[in-house]
Amino acid sequence: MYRVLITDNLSPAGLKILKETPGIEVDLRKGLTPDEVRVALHDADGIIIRSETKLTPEILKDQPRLKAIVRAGVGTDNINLPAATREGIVVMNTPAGNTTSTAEHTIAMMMALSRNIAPAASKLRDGVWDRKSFTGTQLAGKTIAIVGLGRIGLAVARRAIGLEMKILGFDPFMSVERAAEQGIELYRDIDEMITKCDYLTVHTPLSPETTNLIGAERLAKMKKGVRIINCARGGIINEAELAQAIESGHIGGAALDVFVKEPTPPDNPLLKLPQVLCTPHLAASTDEAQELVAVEAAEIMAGFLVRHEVRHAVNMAPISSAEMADMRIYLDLGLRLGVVLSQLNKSGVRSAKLTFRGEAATKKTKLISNAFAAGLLSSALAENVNIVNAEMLAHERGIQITESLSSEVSDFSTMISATVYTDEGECSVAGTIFGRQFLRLVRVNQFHLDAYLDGTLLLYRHIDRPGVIGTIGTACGQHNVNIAHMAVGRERNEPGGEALAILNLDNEPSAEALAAVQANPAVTSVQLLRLPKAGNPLPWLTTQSV
Ligand SMILES: NC(=O)c1ccc[n+]([C@@H]2O[C@H](COP(=O)([O-])OP(=O)(O)OC[C@H]3O[C@@H](n4cnc5c(N)ncnc54)[C@H](O)[C@@H]3O)[C@@H](O)[C@H]2O)c1
Ligand SMILES: O=C(O)[C@H](O)COP(=O)(O)O
Repeated sequence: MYRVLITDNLSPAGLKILKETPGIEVDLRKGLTPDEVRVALHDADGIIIRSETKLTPEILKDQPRLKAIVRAGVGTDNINLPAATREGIVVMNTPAGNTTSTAEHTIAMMMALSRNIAPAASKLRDGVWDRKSFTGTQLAGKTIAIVGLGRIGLAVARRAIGLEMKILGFDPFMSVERAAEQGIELYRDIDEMITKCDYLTVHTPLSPETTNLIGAERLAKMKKGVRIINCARGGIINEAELAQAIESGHIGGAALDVFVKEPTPPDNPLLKLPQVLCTPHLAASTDEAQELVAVEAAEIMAGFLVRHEVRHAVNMAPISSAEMADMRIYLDLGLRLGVVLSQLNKSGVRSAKLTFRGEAATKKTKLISNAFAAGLLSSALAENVNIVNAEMLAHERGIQITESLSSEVSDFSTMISATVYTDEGECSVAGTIFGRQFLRLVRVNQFHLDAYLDGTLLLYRHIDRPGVIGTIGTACGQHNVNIAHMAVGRERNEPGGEALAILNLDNEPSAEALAAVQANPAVTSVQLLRLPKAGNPLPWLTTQSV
């Protein structure tokens, strides 16, 4: 059974999907302290969270069972992504489920701010009929500047156009043409744009680039009386500097749904200012949005655990269940070639090069390279390595992995060749797939052969002369080692030269059996390789070590 821990509020529709998925059990535990989350994760294969649970490096460290984090929502800034990646944990989110609700909340905040809805309602509730203090501002004809033209930014733009506002936009990843199609005047310089607006709203993720994006300097550049809206993340707008700009009278007011620290402490000066309207991170809190994100989060988690698909991953390439079914065998091949090279090379690997030929070149080669890297590092590192963290771990060790693709078909219709460059030289192997399911090792350095790529492999180099194969077979038999398959590759395919033999063995040979093989005068070297058995459960995706 896969166990899924849920530590934040999740709509019942999502819980139902998980509970009804065979093979999954749900562990619903809300209100845990960070340390309780850490302990609860020891028994979890996946965790679903919203914005309240913070997954820090300390919580994510040493969680060998945890494979996936799903954020039921957009922002993943409450998850330490480098730490999750390093631990080999896939992080996925539900990018679109709460777009409409968040855009609507942004518009609601802008309207409420402009018409003093909150203070007027509050005064009336206190029995005061005050029509003079709350004269508002009309939106039609005003200019709104939108920072971040992603899903929510564009949804806000569409709604603001309906309100007869003029729309300016800033987003380094948006083209002028696409912005113009949406009725947005795109600026390449945020500092120029902010001098031209009556309202400014931010819709970027919180990142090192967007932290304090709007601070004292930019606030000072804006027109007097500008109103600011933040329904994205606390910290994009500097809270203290915003409070000062409002107090000074330069900024007309602000509507804030998000805060640097949540729950924001009651002494946050912004809460005290009458020109500021605050909600407690409510933009996505509608029945509709919560049902959408919960259903999608549950489906993503179930799809990952049960069907091994990766949807909306933020720390690896996505892969659908159909692609996974198609790619499994290639990931397996990449991983096994990496394991072979890691065991053949005991000295430091500096770099590796993969060449994909024929059908292999048409696959998601980056994922196959990551599987290769996982195999290459598997015997060297104590930590679990998989396709999520292999690239990062290889990079940290200074190992550069490069790829080249060739649609040309050589000896095989599909083939992956891999070469590692070590302190002592280089070593190459190549593998192929027969009948879409059988993996074969078809080259080791200069030797072309055809060996099974699973289980125990006994490699020995020898002088190619009559009788060697027979005596090695006899030595194995005398030591109760069963040979399942044998392959021999000869240099230049001529008799009398150097040859490499690979025996696929049904059982692990004893030290005596290996000594008996080595004792043959024609044998120059003997090496044992241990590969995962054929059909092992996805070691490239789970955190199981090879
Ligand atoms: N208050 C809430 O409840 C709530 C709900 C949903 C999302 N959010 C927040 O809103 C953010 C945006 O959500 P989305 O679904 O639109 O995400 P998105 O990924 O679709 O869009 C983000 C946009 O920001 C742009 N961007 C990134 N860095 C930028 C920068 N330095 N300057 C300008 N633009 C930049 C990107 O190019 C992208 O177009 C999320 O990251 C999340 O933090 C908050
Ligand atoms: O990033 C998001 O999706 C929003 O901030 C929503 O957060 P929530 O799931 O805690 O409402």
